[in-house]
Amino acid sequence: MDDGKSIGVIGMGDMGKMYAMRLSDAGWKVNACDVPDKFETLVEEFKGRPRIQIMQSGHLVSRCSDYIIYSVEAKNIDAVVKTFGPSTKLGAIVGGQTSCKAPEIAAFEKHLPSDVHIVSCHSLHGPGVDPKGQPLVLIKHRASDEAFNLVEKMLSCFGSKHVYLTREQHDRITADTQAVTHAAFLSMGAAWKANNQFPWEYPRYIGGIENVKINITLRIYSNKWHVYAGLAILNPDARKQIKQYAESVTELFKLMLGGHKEELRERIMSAREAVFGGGRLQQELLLRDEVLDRFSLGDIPEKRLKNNHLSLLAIVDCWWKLGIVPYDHMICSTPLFRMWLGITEYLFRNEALLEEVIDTAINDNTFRADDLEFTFAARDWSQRVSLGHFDAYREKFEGIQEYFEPRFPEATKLGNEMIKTILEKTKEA
Ligand SMILES: NC(=O)C1=CN([C@@H]2O[C@H](COP(=O)(O)OP(=O)(O)OC[C@H]3O[C@@H](n4cnc5c(N)ncnc54)[C@H](OP(=O)(O)O)[C@@H]3O)[C@@H](O)[C@H]2O)C=CC1
Ligand SMILES: O=C(O)C(=O)Cc1ccc(O)cc1
Repeated sequence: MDDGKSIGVIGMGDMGKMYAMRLSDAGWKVNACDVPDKFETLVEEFKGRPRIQIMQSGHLVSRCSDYIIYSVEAKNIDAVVKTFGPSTKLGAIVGGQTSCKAPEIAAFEKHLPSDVHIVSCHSLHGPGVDPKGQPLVLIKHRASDEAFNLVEKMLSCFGSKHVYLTREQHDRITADTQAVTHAAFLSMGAAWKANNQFPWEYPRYIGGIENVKINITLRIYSNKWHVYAGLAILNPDARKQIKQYAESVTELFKLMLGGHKEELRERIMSAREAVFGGGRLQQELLLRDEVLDRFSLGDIPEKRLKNNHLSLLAIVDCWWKLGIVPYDHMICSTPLFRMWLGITEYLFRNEALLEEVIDTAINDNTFRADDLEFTFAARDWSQRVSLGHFDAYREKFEGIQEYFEPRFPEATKLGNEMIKTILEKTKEA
């Protein structure tokens, strides 16, 4: 197709395989590789797909492909580009799929020959989500119009919404949308494990907003640790957001513990005005009860149990403190971010529910143990990210992953249905 142009994929993990399959289905010739150990298995796996040629190494992929996409762990990007970059075909185009662009583009600038064009991309969704209609960021960093147009043409088969950004804009926006969203759900999982709970076994965590919290938490923990570690640790903006989230959690929890109801209300209402004010309170809600209740891992209790939703109060507080208006980032949002914003908005735009939450926060101490662990967890994640320590991140992530593992198949199935349904509802947002 297209004058015999071909696409190279270095890193045939979840995203690399998804790209290779969709691009080859659209008629493109794909040259792909992973680490040498996986050569035989990949050859076997792709033997029914003549348009995908599995190669022994990134050198072979680089020397014969016209657009080469690095789809490897973000933390390895410099080393991998250093190894294969010099083998890039003369005048070819190179890009990457990593979730944080500053280190990726720095690696390209450092290790690629100067005749090579640089056009990077980032699909803002996981490998199991249909790319159609989802944002696809394109970064024309160092490229002729002709080179950029070829990349756009190649990637157009995803049917994604193209969003044109610089690397700086990309990293700033994804810190706001992804990193702090993940921090909240990672902390929920850590708190449930610390309290030795499987939340779907407790009526308090079933139905409505709780379903979304559980499904997304399990979805994140069923993915690979390096994806979340990379986008949090390598992005300096992300550290700042995650730190503010942990501070918001801590300060709100202290107000709850001290019984400072008026101060708590005032703070919540100021944050609400900053994030949801200015006409946004009149717009249609992203999510509704009937959608939220459909996706439960446990039996829905007859009467919904109260929760003070510390995790949700803290995200709005965090957005307010950082001057973030999440709606400004919808063009660049992931499915998880839209759901996170959906449940947050659901709470903050329902005054009766918000009053109930404030009342529960002050007067109902059955949540103290959960909230204490949640506060510890948010601070601990923030510290691990600030230290920039990949091993410390991995150790915590994988411990929690192991705890929830038995429920992943069911949660993934339900989570996929939930995402599909909720995305249909939030598509126009
Ligand atoms: N998963 C997601 O939801 C999304 C991920 N991304 C980003 O895409 C990138 C890939 O993620 P994902 O596919 O999920 O991760 P995977 O771990 O599934 O894939 C990465 C693959 O690259 C391989 N690899 C590492 N070094 C080399 C090398 N020198 N040569 C060839 N292959 C190599 C890895 O092998 P090994 O395991 O042996 O190291 C692994 O198979 C990451 O940067 C991630 O941040 C972007 C959007 C969504
Ligand atoms: O939607 C999310 O936030 C995910 O967890 C999936 C994901 C992970 C990494 C990315 O760079 C983009 C999407």
